[in-house]
Amino acid sequence: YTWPSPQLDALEQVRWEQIGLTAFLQPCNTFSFDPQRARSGRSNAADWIRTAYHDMATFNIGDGTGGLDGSIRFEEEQARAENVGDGFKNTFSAIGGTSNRYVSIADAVAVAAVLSFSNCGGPEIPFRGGRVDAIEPNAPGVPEPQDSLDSHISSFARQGFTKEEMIGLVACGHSFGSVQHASFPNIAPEVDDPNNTQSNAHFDTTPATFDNNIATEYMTGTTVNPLVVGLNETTNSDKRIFGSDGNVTMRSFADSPEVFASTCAHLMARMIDTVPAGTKLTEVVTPLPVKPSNLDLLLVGDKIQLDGQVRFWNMIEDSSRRVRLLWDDHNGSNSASNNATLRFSRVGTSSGGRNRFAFYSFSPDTGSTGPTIMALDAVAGITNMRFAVDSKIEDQGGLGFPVMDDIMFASTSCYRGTRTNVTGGRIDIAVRNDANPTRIYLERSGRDSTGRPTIQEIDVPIPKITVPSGSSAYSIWSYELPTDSASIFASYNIGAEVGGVKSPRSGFRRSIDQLEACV
Ligand code: HEM
Repeated sequence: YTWPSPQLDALEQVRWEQIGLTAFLQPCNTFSFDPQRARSGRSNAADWIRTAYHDMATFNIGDGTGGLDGSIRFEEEQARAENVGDGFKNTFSAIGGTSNRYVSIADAVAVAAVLSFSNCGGPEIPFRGGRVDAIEPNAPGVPEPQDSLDSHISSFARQGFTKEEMIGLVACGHSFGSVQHASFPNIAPEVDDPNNTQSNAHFDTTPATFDNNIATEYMTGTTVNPLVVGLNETTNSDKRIFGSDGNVTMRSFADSPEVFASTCAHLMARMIDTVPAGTKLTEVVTPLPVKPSNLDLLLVGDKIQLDGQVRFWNMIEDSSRRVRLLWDDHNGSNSASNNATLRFSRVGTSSGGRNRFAFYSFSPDTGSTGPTIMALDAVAGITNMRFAVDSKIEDQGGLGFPVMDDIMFASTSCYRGTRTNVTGGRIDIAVRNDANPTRIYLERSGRDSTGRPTIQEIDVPIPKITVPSGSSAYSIWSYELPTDSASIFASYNIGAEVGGVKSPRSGFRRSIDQLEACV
């Protein structure tokens, strides 16, 4: 895709930078919800994969209802016998901060499952976004171990999968995790093991990582899988499922780690893309090679402060590399006059170290005495960016990276009261003289009663007379904040309608008490 796309940019960041999620999978036997941590015998990764499956398993291909829509977050669904255990609750505690206006709760469930595989020795699973969150529980429909093989076959058929695909899905999922003693005391008896304090019966000898041991151990008869070699035949569902095609599928997995990995990548992608009928998923989200992020424009006097970073995928640190920002302005000037060397910021890593990416910040690299934030002449402004990595130009195949400088926050925004007792404030928005917006609004993020991310739009009144700014190119629209502290300290984005097109502008990440006092 082409930058900027607010939804794909956000999905791309969650999927590939994995902020806030990586830590739960480092190392992959991390378990965050027991004081014994990894020694409990459980893992976040296994919880996340099971959560995605149980959310999806309500799908009914006949009428298009159910599927991966975040409905497993509802207590009513978690209370069903088919969803025994606290793994779902744990999952939402862990990934709760991942959803936002562009990443639904269901997308967060899907991406968590994807990362459990990719970060823990498994394949990269193609990830799409755009799932729509349910507002109520789905009909029941998750298979249980005491059910018959026929019932499992028809249950997976209802979910949209053949018998062979059922074998694959169960083997891929059960490459992680275990049956818990707390949930199934008859299947997972109590054990006395300081490295498995919750007495979990693991599906294979490597329960925290992806590999084909689930299949090799099954084929060689050494398996410890409690749903294969459990004492009670009734609950040996993996045994019935794995053997249901004469072991053809399991043998192919045992014979080839590559076949197992690629089958799992394919089946898990289908699983997370099993969504209610009518849901329109995005394209597969791949990492952008060059990506501006956290772009933030602020009018300060007669200058535009341009803050942000640019991320280069597959790049490690190199002190001899020179990265420059080249930009076009409203005067038609371009890189010949408008360019600055950027400061190296940091290298990030994700997917268990498989991916590395370097950030350069928009603070110009002028040595310790120079300005730390890029300040552009506000009249000239900025319309488009390109980057030069040494002599190579990065401009999205000639398009450049467009920047909207028509509407932005102004540094004259201020608080009322005292810095320690803020009682209100005013948000000033700088509007470029030729912008002609029909509407400007502030966007405030929240959650509805079912936990779904919401955006509240708050209209900024059109000024009755023109209020000048510090720059001749901009005038000011102001919004007086309500006096409750939730409103005062909320973070706001600007949105605007210009020429019939409604779109977000940059965010306002400063807390109001960090500004000047209103005079
Ligand atoms: C007939 C189908 C299936 C049955 C009967 C079944 C049964 C079970 C049972 C009884 C547990 C133990 C849960 C607990 O103790 O809390 C479990 C765990 C698990 N299942 Fe399945 N399962 C099935 C299919 C799947 C599929 C398709 C996936 C994913 C693709 C999956 C992924 C998992 C994972 C990752 C765990 C481990 C959870 C943990 O360790 O916290 N299962 N399964």
